Amino acid sequence: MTVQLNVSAPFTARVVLLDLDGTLIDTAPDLAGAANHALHKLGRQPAEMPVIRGFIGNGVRELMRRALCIQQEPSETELDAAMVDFSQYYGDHLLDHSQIYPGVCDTLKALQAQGRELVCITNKAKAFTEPLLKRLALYDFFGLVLSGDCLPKKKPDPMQLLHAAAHFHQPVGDCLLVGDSCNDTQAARAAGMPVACVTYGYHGDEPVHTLNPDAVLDNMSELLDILA
Ligand SMILES: O=C(O)COP(=O)(O)O
Ligand SMILES: [Mg+2]
Repeated sequence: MTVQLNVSAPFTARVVLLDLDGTLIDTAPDLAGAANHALHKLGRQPAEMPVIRGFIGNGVRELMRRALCIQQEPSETELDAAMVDFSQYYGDHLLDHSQIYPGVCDTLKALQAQGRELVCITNKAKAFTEPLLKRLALYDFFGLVLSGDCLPKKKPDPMQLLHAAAHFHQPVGDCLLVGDSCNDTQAARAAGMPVACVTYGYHGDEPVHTLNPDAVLDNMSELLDILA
């Protein structure tokens, strides 16, 4: 177990906010499949899965834009067309290869049993978030699910985090965000909320420690060790 702390644990974390892609679920293979389908329809070359993995975190439209940019920056019309193909394919192939990360289900059960409120905070579009969580039997753990298109701003803006804290009438200091990328750490810092990062997620080539989170988790189950 390697839990590293910048601030003193334990965290009160009456509300635990969990990022989706790269934190709860390894969605990269199916996101890459959908992006490559859209690239193919536009006559573009496919991209390797690890390359597309690096594009995840700012929503599916930004992922598709970055995938198109490998060859040539798309016009908004081209990107719109690619998003139609991407969305249709991804909606039909959400769970071909995507998997819940080890330790997630048991940890969510334990957090719920401790009486904590659970929130899913993702930049993924609602049209994909809800079926994904429902089909993996994760949806009912969450008292609130805030997708990237639910509010006017998404991560790295703090709006989703502040909304969740207010929803449960808790100060931000009594919440904890668990994420995997700089969007999560930046949103948490802007909200004044503590943040833990998982080492296994999508944060590019740099180790997650470089994001300077308050705690680092190799497995979601380690979250239980740092909560009061
Ligand atoms: O980029 C996305 O679609 C979602 O990313 P997130 O769940 O890590 O916020
Ligand atoms: Mg993520």
